[in-house]
Amino acid sequence: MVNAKIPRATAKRLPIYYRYLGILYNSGKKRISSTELAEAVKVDSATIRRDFSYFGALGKRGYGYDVKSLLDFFKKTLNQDKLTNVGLIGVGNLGHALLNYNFHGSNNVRISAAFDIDDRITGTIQSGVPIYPMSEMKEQLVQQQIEVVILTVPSPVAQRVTDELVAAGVKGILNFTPLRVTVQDGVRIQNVDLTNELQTLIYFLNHVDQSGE
Ligand SMILES: NC(=O)c1ccc[n+]([C@@H]2O[C@H](COP(=O)([O-])OP(=O)(O)OC[C@H]3O[C@@H](n4cnc5c(N)ncnc54)[C@H](O)[C@@H]3O)[C@@H](O)[C@H]2O)c1
Repeated sequence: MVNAKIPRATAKRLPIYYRYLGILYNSGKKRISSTELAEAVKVDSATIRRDFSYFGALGKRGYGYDVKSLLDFFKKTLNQDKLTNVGLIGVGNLGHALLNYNFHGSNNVRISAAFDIDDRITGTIQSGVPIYPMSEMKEQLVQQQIEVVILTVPSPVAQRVTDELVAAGVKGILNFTPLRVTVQDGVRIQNVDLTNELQTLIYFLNHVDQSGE
């Protein structure tokens, strides 16, 4: 059984392992050592062993990891074996780009409904996804059993919209707005901040260990 309390850093690496294991499996590879896996995914092998240890003993000493059972295990853990419908709130510049992308590299998540207040786009279909007015949001989220949404509204309305989402039963929000929204316990927020990511990258470039480490 999966321990619900895995560290966030570990949780973030699971999709990386999963993707690579899928490639290995498709190429017919049956087993892999943590050292080989480490080289491929650029995570050191001690970290991999520690990450995997949160899920119990998945590997055997001297044998490595069985690719198929590891892949099946991660598939279940990451809910890759079922399709999750996701909502998108705010179909502006960023929202349009995400709709257009619609996670086509994945067959288990897709945006199935989008919402906006702008009546020039509500009632239309963009990139194959219907755009509903906000007045229909709750009804649609419930009907389509959507518990995860992507938030791409202007930041001044982000908290208000978040409150509406929580009231409609949403359990997870991928927040692209710069506002750090607050929610009650039991609702999870994942912030995506491109400025932050870029600044982190620049920081690392400027602090490269000159010894080449
Ligand atoms: N995280 C990032 O890296 C990143 C990058 C770009 C933009 N952003 C943020 O994403 C958000 C969207 O940016 P954008 O450039 O697409 O803005 P935009 O103005 O082009 O689009 C915003 C959309 O939200 C809609 N909207 C406004 N109020 C609403 C409400 N109450 N309910 C539902 N829809 C509403 C608007 O009609 C519009 O279609 C902003 O908060 C912006 O700061 C984040």
